[in-house]
Amino acid sequence: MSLTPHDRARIIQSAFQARESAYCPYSNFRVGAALISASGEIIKGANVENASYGGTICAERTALVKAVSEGTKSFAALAVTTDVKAPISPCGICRQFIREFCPLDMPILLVPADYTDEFPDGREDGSGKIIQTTVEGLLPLSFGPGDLELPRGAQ
Ligand SMILES: O=c1ccn([C@H]2C[C@H](O)[C@@H](CO)O2)c(=O)[nH]1
Ligand SMILES: [Zn+2]
Repeated sequence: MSLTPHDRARIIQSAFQARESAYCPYSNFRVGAALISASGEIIKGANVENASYGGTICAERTALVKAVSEGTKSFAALAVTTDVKAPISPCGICRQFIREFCPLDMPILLVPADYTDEFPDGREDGSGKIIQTTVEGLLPLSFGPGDLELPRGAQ
């Protein structure tokens, strides 16, 4: 799958906007995620923590649950950012959650906090550089919905 430079810029900006709404009084670790649907709609998500820590929902899953529960189930790309000057990668639970809904070759952009669209490929010193990967790249040899399709009569 490919991403136009325009949509790439849109999801990166949207991930930074999504980060503004992070509710993270316990970790103070803000995360913003932005999906673009197959029809070009942007869906944002932020991490939402809970006093019962295990109830926390990551930014990536917030975005996916928002989209899917509103009827959007086809996606073209995901961008994730934090306040850290290194590209941060989705946790294991989110990888499996992404795998449920997104094509294996869908682009995923891990955007460092110091990214600027003035230098879309990073600065000369290597800072601000996005890591671009895919669903398959983050979760190789994955288990997915298709694996539950048992052959006729196998039950
Ligand atoms: O992929 C990740 C990893 C962590 N977090 C959130 C969960 C928690 O609020 C905070 C620290 O783990 O970051 C995300 O939103 N996405
Ligand atoms: Zn996660």
